[in-house]
Amino acid sequence: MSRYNSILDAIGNTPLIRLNRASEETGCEIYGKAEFLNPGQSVKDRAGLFIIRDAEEKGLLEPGGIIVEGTAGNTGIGLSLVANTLGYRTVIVIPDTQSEEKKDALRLMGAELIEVPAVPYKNPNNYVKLSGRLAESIAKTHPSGAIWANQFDNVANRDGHVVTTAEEIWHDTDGEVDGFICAVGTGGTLAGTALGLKRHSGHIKIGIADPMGAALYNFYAHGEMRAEGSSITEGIGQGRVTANLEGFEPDFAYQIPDGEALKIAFDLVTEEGLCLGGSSGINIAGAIRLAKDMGPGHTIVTILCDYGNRYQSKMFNPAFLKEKGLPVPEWIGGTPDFEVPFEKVD
Ligand SMILES: Cc1ncc(COP(=O)(O)O)c(C=O)c1O
Ligand SMILES: CC(=O)OC[C@H](N)C(=O)O
Repeated sequence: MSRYNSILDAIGNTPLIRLNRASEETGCEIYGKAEFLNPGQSVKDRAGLFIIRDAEEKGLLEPGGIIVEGTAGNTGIGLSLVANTLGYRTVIVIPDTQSEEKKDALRLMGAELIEVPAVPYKNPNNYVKLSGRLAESIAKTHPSGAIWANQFDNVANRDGHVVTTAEEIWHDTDGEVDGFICAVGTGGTLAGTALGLKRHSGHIKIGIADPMGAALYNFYAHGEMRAEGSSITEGIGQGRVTANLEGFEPDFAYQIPDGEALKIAFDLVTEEGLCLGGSSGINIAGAIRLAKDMGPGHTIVTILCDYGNRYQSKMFNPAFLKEKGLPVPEWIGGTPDFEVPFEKVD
């Protein structure tokens, strides 16, 4: 389709891009679904669209109504662009640890941004819980009402991936996909895509690529909800079975250290022209591990969640990386090996 009725028609139908080095290294065909090409520049535009459409269908949203959400940023960006298009407003609660680039994108969209200290989920002031209470209190006073998007436990998020992401992958691989893997924030992308693909073929293997600091690797691999270590990645890392993950069981579980993911993300820039965020690095590292476990000749798909420029001040900042003891890409901040021929002008 090349003529859209609104920006909403530009959400989804993203291409699969062959990840050449990952494919050659494993003898598999590894593809990344280019979710950074969505209009809000992340996979979370899909959740934004499906959550808002679902609320409309249930009669929960009035014109001018307010959508409140707790988010690491990308879901807020997706919700804001959908809300603006359909005549709603957004109030976004975000942990202050998230990148300034994502906060700026939210401000540019006109979202009302409430930055809160990052505290664990069990704390009542955790950004997710606070956003739920905020939605309730705004709903009582605002004339057009308010809803809580509740991406973690609202399965409209997962359902969107069942009917779009999974169908697109099945179609674009001509039904030849053997494996799918990605990380979990809410679990909407992983559980929804897995559900949709397994409906086409029960032979498709599903993997979870978990960052350090998250508890799902230990849960699925060892039956124990336990986190260890930490990660600089954003938008992923879960410590509970959200409603979107209910009934989901991966065939393979991997725990990916940041160093492994960052090396892949940095090489992708110079070798394949792809500048992606940290969660995409975790996903590709997971796809490589899945490919090695499944053996050569398989087609494996993962998610390229968002652009690296959303994290320029962090994962592409040598000072930040050094402080965290992480590898620094050679091509950042290097000195040129040639002279620049300025002419002297008086
Ligand atoms: C960069 C990034 N990667 C991955 C995810 C995880 O997606 P999901 O919430 O569907 O698990 C998110 C969530 O917004 C994200 O922002
Ligand atoms: C940290 C996390 O799970 O974030 C959820 C979602 N990825 C977002 O950007 O809001």
